[in-house]
Amino acid sequence: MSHSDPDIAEATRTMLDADTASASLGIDVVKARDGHAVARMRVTERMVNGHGIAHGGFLFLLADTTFACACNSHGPVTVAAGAEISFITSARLGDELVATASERTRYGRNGIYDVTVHRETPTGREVIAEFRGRSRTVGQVQ
Ligand SMILES: CC(C)(COP(=O)(O)OP(=O)(O)OC[C@H]1O[C@@H](n2cnc3c(N)ncnc32)[C@H](O)[C@@H]1OP(=O)(O)O)[C@@H](O)C(=O)NCCC(=O)NCCSC(=O)Cc1ccccc1
Repeated sequence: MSHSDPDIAEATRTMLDADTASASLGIDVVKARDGHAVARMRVTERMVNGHGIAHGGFLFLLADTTFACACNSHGPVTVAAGAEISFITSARLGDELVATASERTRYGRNGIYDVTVHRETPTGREVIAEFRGRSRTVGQVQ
């Protein structure tokens, strides 16, 4: 259901309300405005692979969703044209992950966004993954 939230741009809210993929993983978007976004996800049992660590595909999805929220916060429909990820250290069952997306640049219909996934530890932030996404706006540009 759609609801007004000053921290989440309307276009991003509309996209998220229809995003069953992200919702099914319990991804919680807490901020998405002006090309930046923050989302959280807890590593659950079904995200754990055969080595007892979080499957990289789920970490990618968290970063990808946060990227989507950032690049769609401007309004026009924007999709991912490409992305890459570096898995820095393993995430584990029960970890509360936070993804932070920052817009690096936009040129024409293209954009570049960096996303850092981290968890909080008693000694500070620990980086889990670094993601870079390339966006392409396919909706009408104002
Ligand atoms: C769009 C482009 C990247 C470039 O295509 P080019 O042809 O070089 O450039 P051009 O700018 O002319 O684009 C025209 C083309 O754009 C398409 N289109 C138009 N309207 C819409 C629409 N409303 N919705 C969707 N597509 C639309 C249509 O095909 C049209 O071609 P047509 O005119 O029909 O012949 C293409 O390669 C593509 O769709 N790749 C797959 C993208 C993909 O699946 N990504 C992964 C999923 S995203 C994700 O999971 C997370 C995420 C979400 C959001 C953000 C970040 C992360």
